[in-house]
Order: sequence, then C-alpha cells, then structure tokens
Amino acid sequence: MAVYTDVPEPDLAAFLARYDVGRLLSYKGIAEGVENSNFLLRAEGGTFILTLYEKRVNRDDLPFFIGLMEHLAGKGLSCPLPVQPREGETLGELAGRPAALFTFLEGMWTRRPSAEHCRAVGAALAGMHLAVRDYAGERRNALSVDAWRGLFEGAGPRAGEVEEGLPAEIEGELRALESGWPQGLPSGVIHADLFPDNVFFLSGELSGLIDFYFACNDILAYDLAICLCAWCFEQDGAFNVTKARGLIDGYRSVRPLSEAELDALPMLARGAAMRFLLTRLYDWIHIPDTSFVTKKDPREYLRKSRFLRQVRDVREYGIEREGLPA
Ligand SMILES: Nc1ncnc2c1ncn2[C@@H]1O[C@H](COP(=O)(O)OP(=O)(O)O)[C@@H](O)[C@H]1O
Ligand SMILES: N[C@@H](CCOP(=O)(O)O)C(=O)O
Repeated sequence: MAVYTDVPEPDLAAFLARYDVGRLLSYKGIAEGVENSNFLLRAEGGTFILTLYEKRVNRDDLPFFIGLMEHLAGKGLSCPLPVQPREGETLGELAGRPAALFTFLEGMWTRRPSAEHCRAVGAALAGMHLAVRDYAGERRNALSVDAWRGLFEGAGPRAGEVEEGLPAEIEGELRALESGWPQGLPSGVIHADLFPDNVFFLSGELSGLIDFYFACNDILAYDLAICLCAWCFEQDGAFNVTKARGLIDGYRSVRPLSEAELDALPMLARGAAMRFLLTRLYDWIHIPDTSFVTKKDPREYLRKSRFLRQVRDVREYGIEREGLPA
C-alpha cells in the first residue's frame, strides 16, 4: 500500500484553502502505487487526487513532472492536470512533504490486457512522444544503461539468494547491454514506466495515462520496449506475439519507426527487462519484509530477460517490416 504520510484533517483543510475547490468533504488514502502517498479527495468543487511526494522522488525534479503533465494536458492528452492554486506555486507543502492537487481521471487499469488494449497503449505512447516534442523541460534518465551496474552492485552479493547463479547471469547480460546499447536513435521525453497500472480504460477505450514520475529524456523506442516487457507477457511467463504486434503496430500507426529503431528494439527490450529486474532486485533485498510496501518479484523480469535475449530480429515480435513478412 502506498500511504507513507498521515495527513491530519486540519492541515489538509488549510492546504485546500489555497484552491478554489470549496470545502473538504472527505479523503482517503489510496492503497495502489509504490513511490508516493496518494489520496482520493472529495471537495465541494469536485473529486481530486492529492499527491504527497515521498523520499525517492527528488524535489528538484518535481517542476519537470508537473510541467510535463500541464504540457501534455494542454496538447489534449488525457492525464492528470495539476490544479492551480488561487495564487502561488502549483507545488505546495503538506505534512512536511511537497504536495500537489490533481484532477481525477475516470477509468480503471486492466489486469488482463488484450491485444486491443496493447494497440491502444502503443498509439497513446506514440501520441505522447509527439506531444512532448516542444516540451522545454529536460531530465536525465537516472535509471538508464549507465546506472544499471551501480544498481546491481547496490544489490550486492545477496542477489544470489533470489536465484542461484543470478549474479553471474546479470553480469553477463550487463556486459552485453553496455557494449551493444544503441546510439543515435530519436530521443525525447519518455514516460519510462507505462505499465498496465498506469493506463486507465473506460468502456473499453483508453481514458488516460498516469504516473509520470519516472519520465525523463531517453530513446523513444526504449519507451516502447518497456511497454513490450510490461504488456506482452502472460502471467505464466509466455510471450504473446499477438499483443506485441498490437502494441508495435498501434505505436507505428501514430509515429512510424525507422529501420534503425526497429533494428534496435530487441536490444532495447533486453535493457528494459534488465532495468526492472534490477530495481525490483534492489527493493527485494533492501526493503524489509516488515514494510507495508508490496515488493514486486524480480524473478518475473528475470524470466522476461531470458526470453528477450533469444530474440534476434524484431519480426520475432510478430510484426512485418517493409517488404519482409513476419
Ligand atoms: N489523476 C488520477 N485520477 C485517478 N486516480 C489516480 C490519479 N492519480 C493516481 N490515481 C490512483 O492512485 C494510484 C497510485 O498512483 P501512482 O501515480 O501510480 O502512484 P505511485 O507514483 O506511488 O506509483 C493509481 O493506481 C490510481 O488508482
Ligand atoms: N512499474 C515498476 C514499479 C513502479 O511502480 P508504480 O506503481 O510507480 O508504477 C515495476 O513493476 O517494477
């Protein structure tokens, strides 16, 4: 569950007095999420999400994230819009933490994505990549290929407790990624965590994207590779080619992929699997079992990494390349 900070009602009422939302009617913590504390809040002026930014989010990055959501909403992309206070900064302070109020997005995330969901996500991701082309904010990806070795070392020798031989396997894959990581591909602001729990659907249609707190500047096709990892495997670990085709073709229907991007996709997908394997491994080892945070299983991404290492050509994801059948 992700409510790390208690918010006393009088403090919240004082915080809300900065906004034109009327009186506070009710609020409750939201169990989902990992990084921040989120509350569903009802006021006379409507329903909102209150976010308190916790320790793992760097305060200096908050203007980038908030500016990004404002930019995307301004371009018509459906995402939480930071609510402006009557005066002063969008970002306030509540219960000793940086805090902001957001519009409530209707919809639910899907636990059983279909190929059609994947197609819609691909199209939305590409739409986001086009919409951010003129966003002035910049943020380095602190979880890209140059950071993975540090994460691995941070996990330490206890990585072998998760599975025998795991440290040597990660070391081998890290070397391959570090030496083969694609260069010179189109870059821009990416979401970097567009997992099913960050995409809402309503009546079968994609209704919006949330959780931009890993967004950063990186290779655009890497964002698609992250989605491939997160959306196109079944619960039993099997890769679903139909979903992969849906995702990639959905993306290409909005933003075509160059030959160089298609060539790079298998390596980018291996990198994406490694990134989530390592962050999950780090948390698995460092977050105490007594913590109320539900730790995500690194082995899920180990299995995905093993599959993705066997892929030699993007056509193995079920898509066609110019003139070449799948
Ligand atoms: N703008 C929003 N509208 C509706 N629900 C939201 C909104 N923002 C967050 N939520 C809810 O809060 C949960 C956690 O939000 P998320 O941004 O994923 O947190 P974290 O950054 O901690 O992972 C989401 O799964 C969703 O249920
Ligand atoms: N998507 C990551 C964890 C980040 O969680 P989120 O709730 O912020 O999306 C993973 O699955 O490892």
